[in-house]
Amino acid sequence: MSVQEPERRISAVPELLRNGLLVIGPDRPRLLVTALFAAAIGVLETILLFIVAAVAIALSGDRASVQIGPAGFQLELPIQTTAYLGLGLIVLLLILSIPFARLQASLSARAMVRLRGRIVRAYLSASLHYRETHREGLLQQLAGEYSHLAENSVQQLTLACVTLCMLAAILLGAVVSAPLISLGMMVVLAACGALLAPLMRRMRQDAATPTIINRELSGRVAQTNRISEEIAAYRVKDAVAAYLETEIRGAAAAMGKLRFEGRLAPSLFQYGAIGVVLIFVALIAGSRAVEVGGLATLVLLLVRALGYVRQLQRSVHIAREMAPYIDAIEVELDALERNAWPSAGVEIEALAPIAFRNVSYAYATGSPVLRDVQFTIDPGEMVGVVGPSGSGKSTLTGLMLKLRNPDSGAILVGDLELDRVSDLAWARLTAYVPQESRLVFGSVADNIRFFRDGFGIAEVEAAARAAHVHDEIMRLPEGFETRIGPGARGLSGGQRQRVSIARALLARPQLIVMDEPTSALDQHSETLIGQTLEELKGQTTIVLVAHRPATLKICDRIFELKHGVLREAALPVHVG
Ligand SMILES: Nc1ncnc2c1ncn2[C@@H]1O[C@H](COP(=O)(O)OP(=O)(O)OP(=O)(O)O)[C@@H](O)[C@H]1O
Repeated sequence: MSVQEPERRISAVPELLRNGLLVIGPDRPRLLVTALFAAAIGVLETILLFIVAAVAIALSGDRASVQIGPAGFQLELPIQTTAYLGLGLIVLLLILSIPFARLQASLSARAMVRLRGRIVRAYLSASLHYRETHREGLLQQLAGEYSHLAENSVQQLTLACVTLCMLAAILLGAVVSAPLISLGMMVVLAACGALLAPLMRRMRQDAATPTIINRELSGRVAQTNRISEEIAAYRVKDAVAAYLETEIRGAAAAMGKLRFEGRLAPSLFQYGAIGVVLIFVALIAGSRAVEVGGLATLVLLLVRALGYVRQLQRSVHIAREMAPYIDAIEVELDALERNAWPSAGVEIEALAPIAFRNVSYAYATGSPVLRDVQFTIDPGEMVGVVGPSGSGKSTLTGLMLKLRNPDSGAILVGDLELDRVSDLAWARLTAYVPQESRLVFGSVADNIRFFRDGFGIAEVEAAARAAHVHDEIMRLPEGFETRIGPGARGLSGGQRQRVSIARALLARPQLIVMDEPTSALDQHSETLIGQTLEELKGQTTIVLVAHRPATLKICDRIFELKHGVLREAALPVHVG
């Protein structure tokens, strides 16, 4: 299943507003302050335009003084004083524009921090079972690309609010300067806008297409990244590139169409509107119904207002493109939060016998992977788990680590159901060595600590010694501070596995679950891991999924899984 596909529907303006407000969340009062700030700047800008028009008229009429203000309230000022007044206003506008820009930028930045934080937490808190139902790359998509686009939609909403307030101030100025004519012009301009309605409707219909195609594309790119080694080994790069290029071309075609329409509509509106203003000017100037000064100011204000209308159109257009992403974030976040894995529970300090009582588990309803599994492991025991591929061994370890809950039956720790034990308490008592250990980008010490605070370098080194990898780490250029992981220095498979064992041993767990720790390792690493197991035997409870008889021979007991059914095998075990 991929990220929820939003329906391809046209987002109306109120819906876009709702989307933006949703992402802005608790910062709505900040948005209001920004809008009020914009209105104040709009008023100052309108006054500046009044001044510019008045100075221009005075200069063209060769007069030493200018008349500013609407008819009936005009002020007569010397031309120089007026120019300095205008300059003063410009300085004020420049000074105000700094906090104003900061306020606008902070809205989208804060929204992005909140949204990304919420996505990451929701993803990491969701049950493994829920996360497995998604295509890979879900977190990258939501916290990376989608959040970036959501931030853009907040920017557009902020810009639209700001533009609307400034537009309102300018239009108010126009109405004040020549009420009847400006209202008449506005009505005709609105009618011109209505003529463009069919093109706008078409743009709305096309707006969702590129975003949906892009979403598909990024999922496929994530997959290509993961399988890049296999692509190189199978020499299928041309086929994979061709497969991706088909998607890329589809996205580009849809985007190109949308961009074309997006550029055309505002230009048509802009030139049409200026044409309408000029027709008005020609008609009115002939009839001398209004004095030239008022008309010039009005034209200046309306042309400026047209710039704002164009900006508004752009913002709505971009917000519309972003809408499917915000829909998807909303749907996914909701689902992730509904599927949160409960972390609260009973605190326990020490491991007690672990008992599986008729435990069954299925990934898909009707095809159980584990059936009525029963066993008890006492503290300090070392138990091997064998079975053919796909028999349910990893599923069993997942249940033991409390990464999944049984569909039926119960897992007990002493008398307590594991389900009721606090997640953190269980994590403190247990550790996991996966089949394929993964490094994070950071120092060797960071990799052993693995995001857990409170462990000094002495403890890290002790864990590395216990995992028999200490000396090899010391031979690295910067010892425990050497950077390793994706994008940095690599380690051999055997070293990686032993760093992973050091990671598991660091917090001195009472139960260690190892999923085939020696499969596909060289003899040297296998021997060293064997030594670690010998040293842990009797002190730590160990569940060891393994194939090799050499690894299994130190186990106290062996469980054999076949088609989801578990039975205890006699020692020595023969693994087929
Ligand atoms: N996330 C999943 N979603 C659906 N089915 C799954 C999932 N993980 C495992 N399975 C299925 O459950 C069955 C048991 O898988 P599991 O990984 O537990 O087997 P295993 O014994 O550990 O195999 P292997 O030795 O190959 O690692 C398999 O049929 C597998 O296809």
